[in-house]
Amino acid sequence: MNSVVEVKNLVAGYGQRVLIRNLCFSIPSPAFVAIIGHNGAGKTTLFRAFQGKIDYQGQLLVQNHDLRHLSNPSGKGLLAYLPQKNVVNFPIKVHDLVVMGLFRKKRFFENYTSEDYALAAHTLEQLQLSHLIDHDFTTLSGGEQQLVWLAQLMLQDADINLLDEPTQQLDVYYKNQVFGLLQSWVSERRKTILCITHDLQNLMTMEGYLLNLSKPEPMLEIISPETVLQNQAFLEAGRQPVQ
Ligand SMILES: Nc1ncnc2c1ncn2[C@@H]1O[C@H](COP(=O)(O)OP(=O)(O)OP(=O)(O)O)[C@@H](O)[C@H]1O
Repeated sequence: MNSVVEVKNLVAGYGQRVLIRNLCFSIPSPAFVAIIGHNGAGKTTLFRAFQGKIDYQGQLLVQNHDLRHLSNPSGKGLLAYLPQKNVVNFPIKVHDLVVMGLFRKKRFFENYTSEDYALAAHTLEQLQLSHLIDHDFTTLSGGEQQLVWLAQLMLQDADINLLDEPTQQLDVYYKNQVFGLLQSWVSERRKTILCITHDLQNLMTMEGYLLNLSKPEPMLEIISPETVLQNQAFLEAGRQPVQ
Protein backbone atom coordinates (compact mmCIF):
# COMPACT_ATOMS: atom_id res chain seq x y z
CA MET A 1 0.00 0.00 0.00
CA ASN A 2 1.32 3.49 -0.82
CA SER A 3 1.50 5.89 2.07
CA VAL A 4 3.29 9.12 2.87
CA VAL A 5 4.21 8.02 6.37
CA GLU A 6 3.78 4.62 7.94
CA VAL A 7 4.67 3.68 11.50
CA LYS A 8 4.72 -0.06 12.16
CA ASN A 9 4.91 -1.44 15.69
CA LEU A 10 7.14 1.34 16.93
CA VAL A 11 8.64 0.83 20.37
CA ALA A 12 10.89 3.63 21.66
CA GLY A 13 12.11 5.20 24.87
CA TYR A 14 15.21 5.62 26.94
CA GLY A 15 16.78 2.52 28.50
CA GLN A 16 14.20 0.77 30.68
CA ARG A 17 11.70 3.57 30.17
CA VAL A 18 9.47 2.73 27.23
CA LEU A 19 7.44 5.75 26.14
CA ILE A 20 6.05 4.53 22.85
CA ARG A 21 4.62 1.02 22.80
CA ASN A 22 3.62 -0.67 19.58
CA LEU A 23 2.55 2.51 17.87
CA CYS A 24 1.00 1.90 14.45
CA PHE A 25 -0.45 4.43 12.06
CA SER A 26 -0.46 5.25 8.39
CA ILE A 27 -0.94 8.58 6.64
CA PRO A 28 -2.22 7.62 3.20
CA SER A 29 -1.90 10.99 1.46
CA PRO A 30 -0.55 14.47 2.31
CA ALA A 31 -2.20 15.61 5.53
CA PHE A 32 -1.95 17.68 8.66
CA VAL A 33 -1.47 15.54 11.77
CA ALA A 34 -1.48 17.10 15.24
CA ILE A 35 0.54 15.12 17.79
CA ILE A 36 -0.88 15.83 21.23
CA GLY A 37 -0.45 14.47 24.75
CA HIS A 38 0.68 15.38 28.24
CA ASN A 39 4.15 16.75 28.97
CA GLY A 40 6.56 13.85 28.83
CA ALA A 41 4.17 11.59 26.84
CA GLY A 42 6.83 10.96 24.19
CA LYS A 43 5.93 13.40 21.43
CA THR A 44 9.45 14.72 20.87
CA THR A 45 10.74 11.17 21.34
CA LEU A 46 8.64 10.10 18.34
CA PHE A 47 10.33 12.82 16.27
CA ARG A 48 13.75 11.71 17.55
CA ALA A 49 13.00 8.24 16.21
CA PHE A 50 12.12 9.75 12.80
CA GLN A 51 15.45 11.55 12.81
CA GLY A 52 17.37 8.39 13.74
CA LYS A 53 18.56 10.01 16.96
CA ILE A 54 17.39 7.19 19.22
CA ASP A 55 17.21 3.42 18.91
CA TYR A 56 13.78 1.98 18.27
CA GLN A 57 12.07 -1.27 17.39
CA GLY A 58 9.61 -1.52 14.54
CA GLN A 59 9.63 0.33 11.26
CA LEU A 60 9.30 3.93 10.13
CA LEU A 61 8.50 4.35 6.44
CA VAL A 62 8.44 7.63 4.54
CA GLN A 63 7.08 7.43 1.03
CA ASN A 64 7.59 3.66 1.35
CA HIS A 65 11.30 3.96 2.20
CA ASP A 66 12.44 2.43 5.46
CA LEU A 67 14.12 5.30 7.33
CA ARG A 68 16.71 2.90 8.75
CA HIS A 69 18.10 2.32 5.28
CA LEU A 70 17.63 5.81 3.87
CA SER A 71 20.68 8.07 3.95
CA ASN A 72 20.25 11.83 4.38
CA PRO A 73 16.44 12.12 4.11
CA SER A 74 16.60 15.88 4.71
CA GLY A 75 19.14 16.36 1.91
CA LYS A 76 16.76 14.47 -0.38
CA GLY A 77 13.91 16.80 0.53
CA LEU A 78 11.91 14.07 2.21
CA LEU A 79 12.03 15.18 5.84
CA ALA A 80 12.49 18.55 7.54
CA TYR A 81 12.48 19.15 11.26
CA LEU A 82 11.75 22.25 13.32
CA PRO A 83 12.89 21.72 16.92
CA GLN A 84 11.18 23.16 19.97
CA LYS A 85 14.20 25.32 20.74
CA ASN A 86 16.84 26.43 18.30
CA VAL A 87 19.60 28.62 19.63
CA VAL A 88 21.84 31.01 17.70
CA ASN A 89 24.73 32.60 19.61
CA PHE A 90 26.17 34.86 16.97
CA PRO A 91 24.81 37.92 15.17
CA ILE A 92 23.14 37.04 11.88
CA LYS A 93 20.63 38.93 9.77
CA VAL A 94 17.18 37.44 9.48
CA HIS A 95 17.33 37.01 5.69
CA ASP A 96 20.75 35.29 5.94
CA LEU A 97 19.25 32.74 8.31
CA VAL A 98 16.12 32.19 6.25
CA VAL A 99 17.95 31.77 2.94
CA MET A 100 19.84 28.81 4.46
CA GLY A 101 16.60 26.88 4.09
CA LEU A 102 17.71 26.45 0.46
CA PHE A 103 20.79 24.45 1.57
CA ARG A 104 19.93 21.31 -0.32
CA LYS A 105 19.89 23.17 -3.62
CA LYS A 106 23.46 24.37 -2.98
CA ARG A 107 26.87 22.78 -3.14
CA PHE A 108 29.18 23.22 -0.16
CA PHE A 109 30.22 26.89 0.14
CA GLU A 110 28.27 27.91 -2.95
CA ASN A 111 26.93 31.43 -2.43
CA TYR A 112 23.27 32.27 -2.27
CA THR A 113 22.12 34.33 -5.26
CA SER A 114 19.89 37.40 -5.42
CA GLU A 115 17.10 35.04 -6.58
CA ASP A 116 17.57 32.98 -3.42
CA TYR A 117 17.33 36.12 -1.33
CA ALA A 118 14.21 37.20 -3.25
CA LEU A 119 12.64 33.85 -2.34
CA ALA A 120 13.60 34.32 1.31
CA ALA A 121 12.10 37.83 1.23
CA HIS A 122 8.89 36.51 -0.30
CA THR A 123 8.57 33.87 2.42
CA LEU A 124 9.14 36.47 5.13
CA GLU A 125 6.48 38.63 3.49
CA GLN A 126 4.00 35.73 3.63
CA LEU A 127 4.59 35.62 7.38
CA GLN A 128 4.29 39.42 7.63
CA LEU A 129 7.88 39.71 8.79
CA SER A 130 9.28 41.95 6.04
CA HIS A 131 10.03 44.69 8.57
CA LEU A 132 12.53 42.37 10.29
CA ILE A 133 14.44 41.26 7.20
CA ASP A 134 17.63 43.23 8.02
CA HIS A 135 17.45 42.81 11.77
CA ASP A 136 19.92 40.81 13.80
CA PHE A 137 18.11 37.56 14.56
CA THR A 138 19.44 37.41 18.13
CA THR A 139 17.64 40.68 19.01
CA LEU A 140 14.18 39.37 18.04
CA SER A 141 11.51 38.30 20.51
CA GLY A 142 10.95 34.56 21.13
CA GLY A 143 7.81 34.54 18.99
CA GLU A 144 9.50 36.45 16.15
CA GLN A 145 12.39 33.98 16.21
CA GLN A 146 9.94 31.09 16.03
CA LEU A 147 8.35 32.62 12.91
CA VAL A 148 11.76 33.14 11.29
CA TRP A 149 12.58 29.43 11.80
CA LEU A 150 9.25 28.60 10.22
CA ALA A 151 10.15 30.75 7.20
CA GLN A 152 13.42 28.83 6.89
CA LEU A 153 11.54 25.54 7.06
CA MET A 154 9.17 26.70 4.31
CA LEU A 155 12.15 27.31 2.03
CA GLN A 156 13.40 23.76 2.65
CA ASP A 157 10.31 22.62 0.76
CA ALA A 158 10.44 19.08 2.20
CA ASP A 159 7.58 16.66 1.58
CA ILE A 160 7.20 15.72 5.23
CA ASN A 161 7.66 18.32 7.97
CA LEU A 162 8.09 17.53 11.65
CA LEU A 163 7.24 20.61 13.73
CA ASP A 164 7.79 20.56 17.49
CA GLU A 165 5.42 23.11 19.05
CA PRO A 166 5.83 25.74 16.31
CA THR A 167 3.25 28.06 17.86
CA GLN A 168 4.34 27.77 21.49
CA GLN A 169 5.53 31.36 21.86
CA LEU A 170 3.15 33.03 19.43
CA ASP A 171 0.38 35.49 20.25
CA VAL A 172 -3.22 34.55 19.46
CA TYR A 173 -3.13 36.33 16.10
CA TYR A 174 -0.03 34.52 14.90
CA LYS A 175 -1.21 31.17 16.27
CA ASN A 176 -4.22 31.44 13.95
CA GLN A 177 -2.06 32.61 11.05
CA VAL A 178 0.42 29.76 11.42
CA PHE A 179 -2.22 27.03 11.69
CA GLY A 180 -3.87 28.51 8.59
CA LEU A 181 -0.53 28.48 6.81
CA LEU A 182 0.12 24.85 7.75
CA GLN A 183 -3.30 23.94 6.40
CA SER A 184 -2.44 25.64 3.10
CA TRP A 185 0.88 23.74 2.88
CA VAL A 186 -1.21 20.58 2.76
CA SER A 187 -3.97 21.76 0.43
CA GLU A 188 -1.89 23.87 -1.97
CA ARG A 189 1.61 22.39 -1.76
CA ARG A 190 0.70 18.77 -0.98
CA LYS A 191 2.98 18.72 2.07
CA THR A 192 2.53 16.47 5.07
CA ILE A 193 2.80 18.14 8.47
CA LEU A 194 3.30 16.33 11.75
CA CYS A 195 2.85 19.06 14.34
CA ILE A 196 3.35 18.63 18.07
CA THR A 197 1.06 21.08 19.83
CA HIS A 198 -0.68 21.92 23.09
CA ASP A 199 -2.90 24.48 21.31
CA LEU A 200 -6.00 22.30 21.13
CA GLN A 201 -8.34 25.26 20.60
CA ASN A 202 -6.60 26.01 17.32
CA LEU A 203 -7.23 22.47 16.10
CA MET A 204 -11.00 22.91 16.12
CA THR A 205 -11.03 24.41 12.63
CA MET A 206 -8.25 22.29 11.13
CA GLU A 207 -8.68 19.49 8.63
CA GLY A 208 -6.62 16.38 9.19
CA TYR A 209 -5.90 13.98 12.03
CA LEU A 210 -4.80 14.01 15.61
CA LEU A 211 -2.71 11.46 17.46
CA ASN A 212 -2.96 11.54 21.24
CA LEU A 213 0.17 9.90 22.63
CA SER A 214 -1.26 9.96 26.17
CA LYS A 215 -3.90 7.39 25.22
CA PRO A 216 -3.15 3.73 25.99
CA GLU A 217 -3.45 2.84 22.30
CA PRO A 218 -2.89 6.01 20.29
CA MET A 219 -4.30 6.04 16.77
CA LEU A 220 -5.09 8.63 14.12
CA GLU A 221 -8.44 10.29 14.78
CA ILE A 222 -10.06 12.55 12.21
CA ILE A 223 -10.10 16.11 13.51
CA SER A 224 -13.54 17.55 14.22
CA PRO A 225 -14.74 19.83 17.02
CA GLU A 226 -16.07 16.68 18.76
CA THR A 227 -12.80 14.72 18.63
CA VAL A 228 -10.81 17.78 19.76
CA LEU A 229 -13.15 18.30 22.74
CA GLN A 230 -13.06 14.60 23.61
CA ASN A 231 -9.28 14.60 23.60
CA GLN A 232 -9.12 17.82 25.57
CA ALA A 233 -11.38 16.28 28.23
CA PHE A 234 -9.20 13.15 28.23
CA LEU A 235 -6.04 15.22 28.82
CA GLU A 236 -7.71 17.39 31.47
CA ALA A 237 -8.82 14.31 33.38
CA GLY A 238 -5.23 13.50 34.32
CA ARG A 239 -2.25 11.51 33.30
CA GLN A 240 -0.83 8.05 33.74
CA PRO A 241 1.72 7.81 36.54
CA VAL A 242 5.30 7.95 35.20
CA GLN A 243 6.79 4.44 35.02
N1 LIG B 1 17.90 11.50 26.70
C1 LIG B 1 16.98 11.13 27.57
N2 LIG B 1 17.24 10.21 28.52
C2 LIG B 1 16.30 9.82 29.41
N3 LIG B 1 15.03 10.29 29.44
C3 LIG B 1 14.73 11.22 28.52
C4 LIG B 1 15.66 11.67 27.54
N4 LIG B 1 15.04 12.59 26.76
C5 LIG B 1 13.79 12.69 27.23
N5 LIG B 1 13.59 11.86 28.27
C6 LIG B 1 12.34 11.70 29.03
O1 LIG B 1 11.38 11.13 28.20
C7 LIG B 1 10.09 11.67 28.48
C8 LIG B 1 9.44 12.08 27.19
O2 LIG B 1 10.10 13.19 26.67
P1 LIG B 1 9.56 13.93 25.37
O3 LIG B 1 10.50 15.07 25.14
O4 LIG B 1 9.37 12.96 24.27
O5 LIG B 1 8.15 14.44 25.88
P2 LIG B 1 7.05 15.33 25.15
O6 LIG B 1 5.80 14.52 25.00
O7 LIG B 1 7.61 15.91 23.90
O8 LIG B 1 6.79 16.45 26.26
P3 LIG B 1 6.53 18.05 26.23
O9 LIG B 1 5.06 18.25 25.91
O10 LIG B 1 6.82 18.46 27.64
O11 LIG B 1 7.47 18.67 25.22
C9 LIG B 1 10.32 12.79 29.47
O12 LIG B 1 9.88 12.38 30.75
C10 LIG B 1 11.80 13.04 29.44
O13 LIG B 1 12.29 13.40 30.71
